[in-house]
Amino acid sequence: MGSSGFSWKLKDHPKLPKGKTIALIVLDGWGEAKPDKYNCIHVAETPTMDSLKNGAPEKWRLVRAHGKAVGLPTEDDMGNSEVGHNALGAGRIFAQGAKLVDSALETGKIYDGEGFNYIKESFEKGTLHLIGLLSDGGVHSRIDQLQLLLKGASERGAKRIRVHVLTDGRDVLDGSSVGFVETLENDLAKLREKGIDAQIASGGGRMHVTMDRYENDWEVVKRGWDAQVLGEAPHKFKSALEAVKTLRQIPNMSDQYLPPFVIVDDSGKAVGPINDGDAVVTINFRADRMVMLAKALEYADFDKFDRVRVPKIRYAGMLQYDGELKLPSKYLVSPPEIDRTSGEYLVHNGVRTFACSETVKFGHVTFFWNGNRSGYFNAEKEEYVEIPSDSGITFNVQPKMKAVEIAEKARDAILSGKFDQVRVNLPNSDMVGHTGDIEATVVACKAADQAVKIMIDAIEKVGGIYVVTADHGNAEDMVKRNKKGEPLLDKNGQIQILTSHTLEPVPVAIGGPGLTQGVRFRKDVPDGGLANVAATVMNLHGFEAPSDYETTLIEVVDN
Ligand SMILES: O=C(O)[C@@H](CO)OP(=O)(O)O
Ligand SMILES: [Mn+2]
Ligand SMILES: [Mn+2]
Repeated sequence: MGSSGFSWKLKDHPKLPKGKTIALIVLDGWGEAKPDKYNCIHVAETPTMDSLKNGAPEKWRLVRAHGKAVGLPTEDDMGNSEVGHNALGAGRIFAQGAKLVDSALETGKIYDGEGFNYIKESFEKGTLHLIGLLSDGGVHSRIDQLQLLLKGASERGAKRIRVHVLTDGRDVLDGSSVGFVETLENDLAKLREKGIDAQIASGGGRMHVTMDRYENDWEVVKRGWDAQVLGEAPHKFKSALEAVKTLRQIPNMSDQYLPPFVIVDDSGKAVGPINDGDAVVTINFRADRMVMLAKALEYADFDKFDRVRVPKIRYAGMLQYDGELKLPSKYLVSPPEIDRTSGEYLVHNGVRTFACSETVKFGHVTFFWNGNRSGYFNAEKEEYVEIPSDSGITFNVQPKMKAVEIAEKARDAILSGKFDQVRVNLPNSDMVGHTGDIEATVVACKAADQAVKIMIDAIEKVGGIYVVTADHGNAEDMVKRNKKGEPLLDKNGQIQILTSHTLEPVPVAIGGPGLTQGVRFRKDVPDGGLANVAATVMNLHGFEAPSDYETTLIEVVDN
């Protein structure tokens, strides 16, 4: 115990033993919704997950995974991987990036901070570049925050502003990019009336340009770099609205995958490459899909692609994206201080952990789980394994993804006896759900279910315990609905495919031969959310959770 009285030591649980191997399985984007043909989890053959549900209410229940339960501003905010895994890992609810940026903008504090004052130095002679996701999805960014920042920066001396937009269609309906670009164009036109030289300078779809994650495909970031920094792209347009409308007509094209474009002036010259002396802000608050660009913008030593020209800029993130790497070093809003995560506690209490997913979700069960912190707490007690994801494809063409490979790695870790906690993320229902391809999403859900079975079978063999849950909804609802819950039709009478996450709750199931007799879900935590899972898991490892953690979901009754 240090002089502050703080200790990592967890109290022993009065009734639950230590030393049971626990498989902690997170199905990404697997919510619970009413069964109909747009519920891919219902349509898919999922015998394993169905059998867990039969354990309700003692061994299966639902928990909240959206809105305030995961630290988002409102109950209309769908859940997402960052906030979901943060809550699962940290056991407490932290005000998340979306909310922190809202309040920094509302109080004006964002303009008093070190980050803003740093970039402001460039306003007199340089250009302010804002790069980020353009939608109201609220998962990575929000357009209203961009609008406020544009206003605030221009009122504080920014004279020349260039916006580099990434179109969405993943957290919002496909096709909505046109409206968001229109909104932004109107705002920029108003700034121009006030004498500010403000324009959109470049763009591209988020999945094809800039917003890769966990280093799955640096080409994605390079495409963005070429357009944003060098002012080079295969497509050149006079306006962003024209760009988006035209590029959307490419067969099978969608907002998420628009090719990179730059806006050029009458002489064909790009209107907004990033130059020496400029300021750059990446406006996304969420970390995973901005870290790679942050590295390219900030690191002197960088070998992931040829940057060709590395402008001397003043760069700030909307938030700091990686607390361990201190990346970026300057930021407008301080990130949530997610400390004392369950992973860190457990490592201090001798729990040996194995974590695994494929690249596209690898950081979810490591980086997000550990409170947006990269690396191990203790390399002797932890092993993190990343299975390379396919790159350059949309996952509806490979809906099984690496589910079996992940499950087999986890199975081997369980059977090895070397680990107390084996934690995985199965990406299928989420990554394929985001493509909007209903048939492929059904295949994805089945594949995830089969992977769960592989791990549960291993747990049976070693006398362990399983905890199966999810981070938010996605595949259980693939259609936009009206308030009554009926599919909403567009003007042509077509249903509108929902590529985004949902507001639905997610399951938590416990079981396995190692589960002590009498363990069951309590009835007095009806509003339980993802943050309650950490204390539950600590209990199953034989420990009491720290007193400020959200309460456990389980009780042990004598029978
Ligand atoms: O793909 C992503 O970045 C988000 C959706 O924007 O999904 P998830 O939160 O499940 O990672
Ligand atoms: Mn997710
Ligand atoms: Mn997702």
